Amino acid sequence: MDAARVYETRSRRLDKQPHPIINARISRRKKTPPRRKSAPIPSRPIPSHPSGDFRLARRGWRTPRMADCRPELSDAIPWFRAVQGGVYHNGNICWGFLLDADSGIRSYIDDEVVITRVGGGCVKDAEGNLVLTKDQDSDSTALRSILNSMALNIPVGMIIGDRNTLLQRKLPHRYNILSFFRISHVWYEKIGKKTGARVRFEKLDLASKSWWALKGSSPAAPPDQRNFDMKPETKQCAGCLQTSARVYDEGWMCLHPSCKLFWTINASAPPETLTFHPGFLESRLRPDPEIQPHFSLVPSLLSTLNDGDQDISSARIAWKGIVCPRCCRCISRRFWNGWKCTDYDLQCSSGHVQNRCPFEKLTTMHPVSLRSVIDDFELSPIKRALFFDPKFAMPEIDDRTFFPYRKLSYRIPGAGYITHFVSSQSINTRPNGPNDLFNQLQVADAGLRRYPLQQSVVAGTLTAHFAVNYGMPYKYIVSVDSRGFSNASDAILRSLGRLTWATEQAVQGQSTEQDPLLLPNELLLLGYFEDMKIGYHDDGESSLGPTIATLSLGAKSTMLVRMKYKYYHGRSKAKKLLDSDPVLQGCEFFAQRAELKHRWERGDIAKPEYDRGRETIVAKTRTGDPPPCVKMELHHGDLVVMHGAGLQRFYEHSVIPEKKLRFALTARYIKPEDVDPAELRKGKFTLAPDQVYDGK
Ligand SMILES: O=C(O)CCC(=O)C(=O)O
Repeated sequence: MDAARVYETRSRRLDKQPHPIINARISRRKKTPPRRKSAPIPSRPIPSHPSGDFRLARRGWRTPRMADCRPELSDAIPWFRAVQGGVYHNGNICWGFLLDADSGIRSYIDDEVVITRVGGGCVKDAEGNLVLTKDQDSDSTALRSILNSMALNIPVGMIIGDRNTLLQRKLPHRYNILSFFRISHVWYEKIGKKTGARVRFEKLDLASKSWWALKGSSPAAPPDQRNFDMKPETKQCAGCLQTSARVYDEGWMCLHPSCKLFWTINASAPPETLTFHPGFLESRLRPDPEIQPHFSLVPSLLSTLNDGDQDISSARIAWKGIVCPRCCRCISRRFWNGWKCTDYDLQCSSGHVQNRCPFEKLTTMHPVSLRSVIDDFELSPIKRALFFDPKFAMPEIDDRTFFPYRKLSYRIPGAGYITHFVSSQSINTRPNGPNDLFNQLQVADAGLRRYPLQQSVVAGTLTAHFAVNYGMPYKYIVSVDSRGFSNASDAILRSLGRLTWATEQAVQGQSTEQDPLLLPNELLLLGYFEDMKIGYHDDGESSLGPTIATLSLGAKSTMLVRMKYKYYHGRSKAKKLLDSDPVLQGCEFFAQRAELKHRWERGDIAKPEYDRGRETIVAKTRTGDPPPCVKMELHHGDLVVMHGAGLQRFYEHSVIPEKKLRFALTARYIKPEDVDPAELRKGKFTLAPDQVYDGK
């Protein structure tokens, strides 16, 4: 595709009109604005702002839909699912565009037109401005998607962030939805020493006044009173014979980077300050009833979710974001049983956000059957875990000791042990066993919710699972409020009984002074809807004991364990050697690293030589993620115990469930000396005799 395609039109001089908002590097025409010739249209009354933001209403802006956090925006707006970058594209089509912070030099916005750079190929300079470091061309997927949307006449949704200064006034929210736009032109310019792509958008709906138009500005001219024959001037280049539109008033330029006359006016470099040519700004594409947005600007997802619909209560659609019908804010699904606009307490890139809108949509959680989350329920062999993929560690199998459990043991050298108690039909179907626990957890209001990740690339990103902590407070990848065991349901306490049993059985015979047997005083319940998961992480906080036991309920999942990057490769991602390399079996270049370490420990070589040797070995390293070394299929009723502090220090694990609903109950020992004395009582519990588990 011709990336520098600029619409070709008849050359025609137009009445010059002012360019209301224009980047500081572009000069503004000084003439007085002529009034439009069309008959004045009365402004629509300004509705009061439902969120109570009367500043917005006073300014004459009609309500924009908005978000405070980027993840919430992309969660709720289907045409802008991107959590990073300014262009949302999917299937080679650009669907959404964000104008934020720096839209580049020679950018422009008015009530109907936006001219901006296309992202990509930029790095931030010391002032935080994006500087183009490589030439842009249509090889970039973002640019290609924009060209495709232009060629296919696909309207693009536009959002403006409050860091964008083009409008030269304070925007009401961090992210504000503008409207749908058509792409009229894409071309190239010289930006510094590089070639950058630029794009001109034109509002699709020309009939109504834009909410971001200046207060007191004229209403939009009705389409039937506009002159759509007025086109930007175009010219054929004498050098390359390709045509380009006249973008700037200072003179026509060839806008094809392959041409020797590219970005020159009469063969000379253009002046530094350029002014958009009025014909380029004021021409409008002829409205075409066939060009319609492919999405609702603001989807009404809630109207499609029927409370009585059992199939969707834990389906992927049920944890998409919605737009609050009251205050128009994008809200992620943070609660197990629905969406709440209030209780909004997020740390976003824009700072700490609180919201007091009382809207909430709580759904009835219809319990789903095991049949609907386990495909091979009653169809798979009664004895499970029969085959093991030789790519991963092979377990030791014991069918006797804990019958009817099958016990699989993995020894992870230098780190610890993983014990997998594979459940069976007879265990699962016992009264108060896994089948009953699965049903009870679905109906109980256990307090599950999604929390913001403490360390995430994009501030405000929520975990892809629901969580609630019981007993001693525990901060894993997020900070979760803890509920005392005295407030725990029977299902939670029975699960704790099972996990205590599994901890005892797995650790017996393996406990050491360094990794002693310590019974759990904390339980973290995780709930997974369809497509939720927990990515690689460790449970290696210093306040934790060495054992972590998990009970799986519901859908099958895959648990992977891998060595952490720095121990696998022998150096950090920043290429810094480890201060002390444990040289774990299975790490990259194990034999060479072990031999070198042995020579140093024996005193054959001094530390500098050891480090030089290590540098030479790890220089050959590949930078990819370490491969998983243990792969376990966790079925309904299974228990997994990880024992050994080294397992959390040197390794990390992830769990990816398969179907629509799964619970994981993980119990740990939290060192009481590390807990706030006021919280210690939360970890106290006494199990009733029938909540104590005996392995049957
Ligand atoms: O869902 C699971 O089985 C894993 C839970 C887990 O990794 C954790 O609680 O740290």
